[in-house]
Amino acid sequence: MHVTLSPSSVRGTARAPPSKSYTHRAILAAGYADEATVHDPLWSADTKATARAVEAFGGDVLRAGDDRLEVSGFDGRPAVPENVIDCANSGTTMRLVTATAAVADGTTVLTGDESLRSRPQGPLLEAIDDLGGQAFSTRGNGQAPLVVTGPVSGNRVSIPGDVSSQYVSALLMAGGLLEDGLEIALETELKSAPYVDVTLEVLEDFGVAARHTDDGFAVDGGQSYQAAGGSYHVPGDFSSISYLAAAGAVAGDESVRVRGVYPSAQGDSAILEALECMGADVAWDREEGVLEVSRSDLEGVEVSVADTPDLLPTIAVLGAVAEGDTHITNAEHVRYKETDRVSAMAEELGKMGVRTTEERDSLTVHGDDSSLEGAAVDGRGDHRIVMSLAVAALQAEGETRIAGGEHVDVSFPSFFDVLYDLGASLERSA
Ligand SMILES: O=C(O)C1=C[C@@H](OP(=O)(O)O)[C@@H](O)[C@H](O)C1
Ligand SMILES: C=C(OP(=O)(O)O)C(=O)O
Repeated sequence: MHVTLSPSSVRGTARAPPSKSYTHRAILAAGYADEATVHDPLWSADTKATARAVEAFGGDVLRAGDDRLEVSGFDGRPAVPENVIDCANSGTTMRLVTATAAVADGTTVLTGDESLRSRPQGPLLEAIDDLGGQAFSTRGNGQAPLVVTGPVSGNRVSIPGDVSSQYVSALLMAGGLLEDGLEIALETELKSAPYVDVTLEVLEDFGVAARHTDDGFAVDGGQSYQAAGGSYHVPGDFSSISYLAAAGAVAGDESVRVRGVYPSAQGDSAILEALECMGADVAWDREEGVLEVSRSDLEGVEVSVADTPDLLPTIAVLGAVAEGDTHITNAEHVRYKETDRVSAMAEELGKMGVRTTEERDSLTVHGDDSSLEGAAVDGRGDHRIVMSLAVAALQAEGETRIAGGEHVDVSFPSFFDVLYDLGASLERSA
């Protein structure tokens, strides 16, 4: 699907979509449990992949209306899947579920789409080997398809933290089922660290004891998952909120209000600080869960995305609109996503007349030298590239045509409907 956008101003109220990260974890935690109801889940291409995986291990995920999943779990004993698990485009699914496979008594095969089959899984495979399981990439390159044989039995493992935090989240979630639990020592500094805090929060909500340690994380053994009152509620998604907030900052005529914006462990709430540092007009009522952002003159800033890789495309677009340079640092791990998002944003914004300087670990957007012009751009099959380019299009001169608009179904399926309702002028075509 192509989406063609014309310069527009936006205003009005939208609802924050539910968090993808919390939904993945809640579905899998409910799978590890006997049963649980997940309220307000994100039902998107990626979270459906996790639901299918839970079913492959012997659970059942029933969609009981738009706002509820009834999950019958496999109660800590994943069955050996009858077929290959297709994780589609979802890195979170592949990492979380590879660790589930490591506690099953037998062999699981996992694969995904072309993008997912190019992403790094090697450190997690090695950790499973070190714990006495067998895990390998069929191509021997640390990428899916993966073959994982469990059960693992060790109780201490070390892993790098600078490729993906999802390895740690995966091992923590599975580790509670092991007899002796699991200590995870980090071999490097941890990138995307707040996502592990999201995992710890969900574990706590499902009654599983886990914690930070001096050199990493630990989870006690022999635990069972149980949600308090049998229910779990998913909060709003700050990565998705970032596009709505950015739309308000670059094109918010009166203002853009987002409802359902409550504090949680999500690092991507840092988008609000970044916006404020750039000079945007941001008001967040944490009690009421209402965020309000309106158009202002933005100035370039330096922002580290060490903790918040998914914000890079949004911040790059804000930098294109801002005066001066926006220097996005600690960004190497942003290259290991659905696409290499550092290069993708440099190249696609380049088509729109934006000058950038790309280094291995950083992206600088030269706002002063840029005049944002409409262009034919490619979403690279990556939901976040598509959504951030759509925000850029609101401010660009002339029409912007984005290829691959359908990929928003990965994390924010109603994105273009919401943007349209806020006043964006857009048309979808084949
Ligand atoms: O655990 C999670 O839910 C996620 C962790 C992050 O990945 P990395 O830890 O691989 O950086 C993030 O980019 C991804 O969108 C979601
Ligand atoms: C990188 C992302 O997700 P995942 O790792 O689950 O594919 C994302 O949503 O931006």
